[in-house]
Amino acid sequence: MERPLIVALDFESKEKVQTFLCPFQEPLYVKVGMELFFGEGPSIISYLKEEGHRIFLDLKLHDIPNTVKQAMRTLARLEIDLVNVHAAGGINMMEAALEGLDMGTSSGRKRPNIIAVTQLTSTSERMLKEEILIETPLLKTVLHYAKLAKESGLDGVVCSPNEVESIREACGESFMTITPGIRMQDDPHHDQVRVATPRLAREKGATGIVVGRSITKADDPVEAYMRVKKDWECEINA
Ligand SMILES: O=c1ccn([C@@H]2O[C@H](COP(=O)(O)O)[C@@H](O)[C@H]2O)c(=O)[nH]1
Repeated sequence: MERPLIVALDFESKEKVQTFLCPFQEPLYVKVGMELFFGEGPSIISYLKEEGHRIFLDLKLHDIPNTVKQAMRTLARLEIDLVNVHAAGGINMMEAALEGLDMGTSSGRKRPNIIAVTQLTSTSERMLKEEILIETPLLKTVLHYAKLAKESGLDGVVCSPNEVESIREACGESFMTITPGIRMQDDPHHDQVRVATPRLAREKGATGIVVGRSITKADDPVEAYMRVKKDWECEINA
């Protein structure tokens, strides 16, 4: 199975993306989130594809089923590799998302993988209980959402590395676990709560990692990327 290191292009403009990507010698697997997509629109996807990059479009759709279905039908035309929704939208919404993607994927073209966000990696046990008023332990909610995503026919989930082992046990090894909240040992955590190193994510069996600021805000982004990559590929290198 492919185990991508996905770089979160959390920039406000195409110009800043170009400045960041320029020193890299090869195409990357990149993540386009709300900041960049809302700032630049769909043309940023065409640009990144022309440059040879693979794309995770991280818009985390969460709305009534019909709205999500029609939005996915439109997004499918962008020929991205990976897209997502919030599992909290429920089974009907996730099934509708999948249906929309199938509708929008014209014949002969592979539909993008679709995964569901379980609990954001910035969410803590305390937040869940005191702010969102969910009494169920966080891990239990993550596992429940992962099972709903699987039941809905989705390809996997977004979760923290700490939850990967339980999800693999419950949903099988081919069910994708894409993990943000990745930090090298001494990196600041910023707003992330459920964090782990690339190495730990690999040891837990994560399918892929998403890394933003540890690379994009580094003095030398290429060097930071290579350090993360080496740590992530630790088992391969051992
Ligand atoms: O639960 C989630 C879901 C998505 N993200 C996204 O991943 C990156 C992480 O960026 P860092 O700078 O490495 O913290 C960011 O684009 C988030 O929107 C997440 O962090 N957690």
